[in-house]
Amino acid sequence: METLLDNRYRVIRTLGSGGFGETFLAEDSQMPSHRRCVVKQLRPIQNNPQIYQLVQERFQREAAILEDLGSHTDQIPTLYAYFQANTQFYVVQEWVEGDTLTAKVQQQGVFSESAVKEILVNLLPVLEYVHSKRIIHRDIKPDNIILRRRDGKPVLIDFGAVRESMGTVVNSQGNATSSIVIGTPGYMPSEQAAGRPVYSSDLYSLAMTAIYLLTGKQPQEIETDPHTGDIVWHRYALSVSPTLAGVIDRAIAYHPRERFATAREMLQALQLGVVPATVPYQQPQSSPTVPYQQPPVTTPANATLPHTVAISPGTAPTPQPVSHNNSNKGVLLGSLIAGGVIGASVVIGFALTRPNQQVTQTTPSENTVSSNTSPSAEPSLSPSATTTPDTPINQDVSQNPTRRTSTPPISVQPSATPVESPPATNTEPVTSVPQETTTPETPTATQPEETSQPEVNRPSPEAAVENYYATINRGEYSTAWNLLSPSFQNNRRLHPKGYLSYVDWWGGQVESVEVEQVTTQDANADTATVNAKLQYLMKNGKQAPSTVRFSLLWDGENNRWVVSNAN
Ligand SMILES: Nc1ncnc2c1ncn2[C@@H]1O[C@H](COP(=O)(O)OP(=O)(O)OP(=O)(O)O)[C@@H](O)[C@H]1O
Repeated sequence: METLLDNRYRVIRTLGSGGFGETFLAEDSQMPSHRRCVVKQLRPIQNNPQIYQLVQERFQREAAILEDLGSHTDQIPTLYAYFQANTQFYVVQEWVEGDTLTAKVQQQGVFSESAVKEILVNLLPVLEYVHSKRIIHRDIKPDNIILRRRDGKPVLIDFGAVRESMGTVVNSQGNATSSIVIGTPGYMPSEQAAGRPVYSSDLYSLAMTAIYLLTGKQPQEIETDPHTGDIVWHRYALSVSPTLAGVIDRAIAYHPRERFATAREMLQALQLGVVPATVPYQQPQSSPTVPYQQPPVTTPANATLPHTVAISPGTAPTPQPVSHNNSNKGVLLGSLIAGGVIGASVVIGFALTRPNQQVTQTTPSENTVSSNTSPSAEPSLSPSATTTPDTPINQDVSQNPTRRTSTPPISVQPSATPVESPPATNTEPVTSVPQETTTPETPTATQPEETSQPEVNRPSPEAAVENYYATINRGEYSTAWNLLSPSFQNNRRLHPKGYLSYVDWWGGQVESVEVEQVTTQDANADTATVNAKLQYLMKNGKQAPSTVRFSLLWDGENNRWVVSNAN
């Protein structure tokens, strides 16, 4: 049966579907040419009349931004229209005929260095323009870049902001805010997962995309160095020049301050062939890496592709002085998961509130239960140590390194939260426009990580591990998760479903963990190895002893240790 949307757009076929709705290829019956277009349907995560108006306003604002962007460069689809129908929202966009980068790799294998360079050189000016409008794309990945058939130019689709507007809720101060953050695990850097994307988050994602093009490997398939946390990708692209490798390495640096500050800087480095100084190019080889058991992939199947997730704005480096209630995340999550798995596409949603409720601060303990299946992670393999980035580890835990017992659990319910990042400490929306001020191109103003903190009261590695378990025992899974290094989070052997696996394990299976002994095996300014003797009390009443060796990395920005590996 023919579907006519808005009495105008005749659906030809469904292009994709996810947690927020479906995307259709359609033709515009009211244009003489019946031109083709893409109609993207978006459903608010809460279908509640009280917030409908807010969602609507935000949607309109974001649509206006899309209109502006699309009208200034032909490498972003033109926005033709937007409309609402039956409490759902739609954007109508130019249909970009071509293949996504993912499809290209699947069809043709990996790209040559010159082809990758050309894509970067063509996209970076687009990003420069987007950033000059104070917008962060937030979901750059091979799936969201289409190589246009007519001229081979890369076109950037799927800006996160409109989808994010669907997560609008009301915070404790009565302000509209978004309860979700958009991004794709593996392609998004840690600050974005924590709800604080900065302009260079897009550069990180673009560089991860370049790695995929060069290696054919998704981020989850690439090992990380357990000492440094570096993504060890060079070995899969041995012929790549030091210049391109250096540019990519700089763009994927863990801290935004170590990356290129702007797209222009990255472009210039590429064009001038100058290997950036701050992140030296490392010859491919041989340092021990986090083992990752995954079949070698040359052309990954669709089912293995990382998907966009909607996550809660995470615990951000700077705390927001807002207190919140909790909510029915799990219910929403469950429904989103149930509704989100369609074909190869999984969109995981995470909402923080009911409309009248306030956004949660950091306690996911009231989450309703998610699905069940314990992750493949063993107790000893799912650890991570830490606190929120803004909470020095030694605030909660004494520095006394050994023989400490973690705080007993606080009626933790397993949560269904899908997310990489924690239920918001911060209720600031991560809108497409990082700031309301008018000064363009002030990335530092929006980059919380740029402000370094003095290393006062540097926590010990032991305290970090203890505090990690104390955090878990308090049910603050998202906080604990957020203290794993991104590469560890992305270790699909341990966390096949990302944060969801993590929470399934800790919230669903484990009652509490007693830390019997913690010993630092070796430590320097940047890394530490800590052995922890643990006693697990499982929800089924069983007890299980375990010994875990942690690899920690010092995160000077946030005065904390992060866990880069555990086994
Ligand atoms: N403007 C466009 N022109 C051509 N194809 C598009 C356009 N926008 C989206 N598509 C394609 O439509 C399909 C579905 O897009 P959609 O944005 O719903 O992404 P998805 O992959 O289903 O979900 P997500 O990116 O949220 O995980 C994708 O293959 C995408 O490449």
